[in-house]
Amino acid sequence: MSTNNENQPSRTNTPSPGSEALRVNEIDNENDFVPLSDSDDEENSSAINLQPTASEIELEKKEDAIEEAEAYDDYDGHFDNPTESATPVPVPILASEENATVAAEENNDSSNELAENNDFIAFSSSESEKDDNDDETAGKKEEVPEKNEKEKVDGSIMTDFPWIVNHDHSRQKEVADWLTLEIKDFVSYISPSKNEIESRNVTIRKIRESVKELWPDADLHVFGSYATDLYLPGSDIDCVINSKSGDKDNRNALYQLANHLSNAGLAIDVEVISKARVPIIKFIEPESKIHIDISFERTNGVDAAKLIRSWLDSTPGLRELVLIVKQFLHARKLNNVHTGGLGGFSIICLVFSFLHTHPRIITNEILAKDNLGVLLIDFFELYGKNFGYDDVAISMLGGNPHYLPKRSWKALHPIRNPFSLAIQDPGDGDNNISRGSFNIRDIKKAFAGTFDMLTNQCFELHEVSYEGRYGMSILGSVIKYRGKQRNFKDERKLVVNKAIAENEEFHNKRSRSEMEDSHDTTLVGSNSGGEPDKKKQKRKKGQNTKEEGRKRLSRKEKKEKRKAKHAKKKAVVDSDDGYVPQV
Ligand SMILES: Nc1ncnc2c1ncn2[C@@H]1O[C@H](COP(=O)(O)OP(=O)(O)OP(=O)(O)O)[C@@H](O)[C@H]1O
Ligand SMILES: [Mg+2]
Repeated sequence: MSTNNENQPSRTNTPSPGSEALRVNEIDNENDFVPLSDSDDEENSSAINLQPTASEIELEKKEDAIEEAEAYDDYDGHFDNPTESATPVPVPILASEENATVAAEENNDSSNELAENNDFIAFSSSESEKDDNDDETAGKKEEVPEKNEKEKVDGSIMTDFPWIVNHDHSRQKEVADWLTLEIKDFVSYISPSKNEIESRNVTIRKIRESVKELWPDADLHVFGSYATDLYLPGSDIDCVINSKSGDKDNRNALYQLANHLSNAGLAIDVEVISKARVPIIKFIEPESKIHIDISFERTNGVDAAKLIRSWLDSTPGLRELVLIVKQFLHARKLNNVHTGGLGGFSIICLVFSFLHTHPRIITNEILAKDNLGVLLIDFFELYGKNFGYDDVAISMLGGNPHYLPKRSWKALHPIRNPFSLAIQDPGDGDNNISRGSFNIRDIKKAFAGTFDMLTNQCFELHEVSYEGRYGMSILGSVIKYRGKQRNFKDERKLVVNKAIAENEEFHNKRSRSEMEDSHDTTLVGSNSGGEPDKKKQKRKKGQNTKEEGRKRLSRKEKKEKRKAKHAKKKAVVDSDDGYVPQV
């Protein structure tokens, strides 16, 4: 990946799209797109001089039309922090230097196998091992059989499954419970520390201040996984800039901001993606090394963040399963939308829909939190074996998941590839969230293979003695963690995630403002958070339907608010978050 520091102009330069001051990776359309590096697989993107010419600008209209036709999805999956590298962690027992070397080598192999989706290898536990081990005492090196000893110290455990270190659950009677506990350990292992949250907060604050310095009428909001608490350690931060003038999503503005942030020392490896359906700039904030995406003049992301948080509140097990599936797909390089993978938003919808249609959950036969192992296996079975990708879409409309025959979802037509995942956006009935995930065959294959492997393992491990299981990881055969060594402290309660707090505040303000507007029958509308009027007139064809959907929602919301206000006079009280409860 190129670094642009040396090419940065002095801070006094006035940035403009035509200036040579800023060297950015300019990515104009789908074919040109070069993703930022993944920690495992760094791709080089060449920095080019920013020299848009008059003819280029003239061409923009034609290119816009092409982009609309291609419906290019500019959202992508998360990127790992490239500075993180696998760090060996101590193993509770049996570690030796020699084995650590083997570990490092085999660690690489396992990574490749995962990426190639050839990792479905069952544990080699067997009945004969059980017989050999029956009388042994767990934890004593000299008493562990040779074969087992190698398995335990072969490095995979040391480096790839750090969540089992000092957290051995192999003595659970039910193997599924063992898996549940491992899932919980994994989630607390990768959950953010106080420092990580603070670092994200500081990063956002610095960028926001800088944005306001450039554009006093603008504000920056966070959405995506940081605003929903569904981020992995290396996840990017998705931001959006909304302004009163509503004009910050043009090419000039994008370059102006890229230049400004770069000059302020807040952005390196800047990419400007100006001609896509959703124009964005991408960069790395150099101090925290966090990847940042900034989009412009939209509110659907911040709306989705609030909705997703309400799903998390109402859906036990959602966070755990989403994080596992995210890590699962990430390890196989199947999480990047630009290469046909499944993005974070699609993953959330799949898991949410799965949990809300699971027969044993909706009948209260089982509690999700206590049965994460079974549910993970069921998830892999559903989307790996049983789901009818050809005919069935998942509708999340209004946040209420249900199946929908693809043939009856008009906006999906014409269907170019029948074997595709289709998920209807909760906030926009015309938007298929997963339309970019063209590699659904590999994703399905990975899910199906993992289902087979996990069920085999559960049967096999059930027969193995406790001593024979000691130090093993079931989840480790499904996902690996290859980032920096972490501790098990989920410190989300110790420090405020400001993205969440600000998102709440944003919605409260908008809600209050809409309440005030409901007096005004002209409904000119407050632009504090919504689409600016000026933009409404400028919307491209492909975005009109989306906007109209939003407007429809907004009118409905306003009607509900008016009803609510009327009812409030009859002593109905506002809810804590400023939303007026529906009556
Ligand atoms: N295809 C899409 N259509 C509409 N909105 C989308 C789409 N993809 C993403 N978004 C919006 O962008 C947000 C962030 O999406 P993304 O796929 O980056 O998920 P994420 O939860 O941030 O996961 P990750 O941590 O992997 O980045 C979503 O919550 C949603 O609001
Ligand atoms: Mg994201």
